Amino acid sequence: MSPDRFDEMRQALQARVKASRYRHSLGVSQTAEQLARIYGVNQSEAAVAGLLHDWDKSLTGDELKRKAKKLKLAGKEVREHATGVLHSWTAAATLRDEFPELSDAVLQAIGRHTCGAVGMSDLDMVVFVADIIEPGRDFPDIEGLRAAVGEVCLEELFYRTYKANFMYLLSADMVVAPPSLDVYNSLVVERKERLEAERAACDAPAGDEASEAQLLAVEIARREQLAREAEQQMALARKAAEERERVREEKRAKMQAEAAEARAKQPEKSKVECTPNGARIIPIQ
Ligand SMILES: Nc1ncnc2c1ncn2[C@@H]1O[C@H](COP(=O)(O)OP(=O)(O)O)[C@@H](O)[C@H]1O
Repeated sequence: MSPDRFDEMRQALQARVKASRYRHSLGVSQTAEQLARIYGVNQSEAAVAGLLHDWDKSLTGDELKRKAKKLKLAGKEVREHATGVLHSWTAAATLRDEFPELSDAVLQAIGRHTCGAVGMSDLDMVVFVADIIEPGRDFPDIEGLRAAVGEVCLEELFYRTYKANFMYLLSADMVVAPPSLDVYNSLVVERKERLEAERAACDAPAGDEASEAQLLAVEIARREQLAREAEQQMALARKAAEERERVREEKRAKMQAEAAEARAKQPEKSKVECTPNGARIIPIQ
């Protein structure tokens, strides 16, 4: 989109909504453009969707209810009790009457900036987040969300932003538009699956690393087996040496016993006797 055309849209918005809404819209447009740059989304579409997202905020509650009813965009319950979300749907359904060149993607992002939807596009998420964290907004958790920009993936940033908006609705005792309940639940499930997949990707060795790890494991097992076999052989050798020593000991003991027995059996007469002068006396047989 040309800068001139963007400027025409900006002026049309300025003429349509009150000053504070116009400032908010400029903030959302700039923030959406920044987020789009960071997360690789079409910046021009993000800027336009951000600029025009609150186009129908100029209508009163009754006008919005009538418009939504006429366009069959919302049931009675939402029209009556969650009137705040209607402007996103009515704008998405009619903005092409004003600006025919708006793409389906831009209109969808505008239509989803309050309740979101199951299966948000990147542009949808960028515009949703920008609406909540643009510089003019202030609420307790906002700095945490702003600090997460670029630090976490777009899905996670959107999840945290959606949750913050959800908690705001609960804390303010507001009716939660029914489509948001399905959106919230699907976001929780998607996030759980995403975190599990990320953990699994971190734990599992990839490609070459995997085969290298397998080879290493096989080599370790082979060496452990060799060590076990060597240990068994050493144990057998120790046992054989002990056995040999035992047999030797037995033999020694037997020989000593035999020698002792032989000595004991030697007759007195066979003993050599000596006379006092040293002459040998040979006993008579
Ligand atoms: N899921 C929802 N259910 C009911 N109300 C919602 C929901 N989401 C947003 N709203 C309310 O609808 C209004 C429109 O939101 P938004 O366009 O961001 O307006 P604003 O810029 O004035 O906050 C807000 O008051 C918001 O609290």
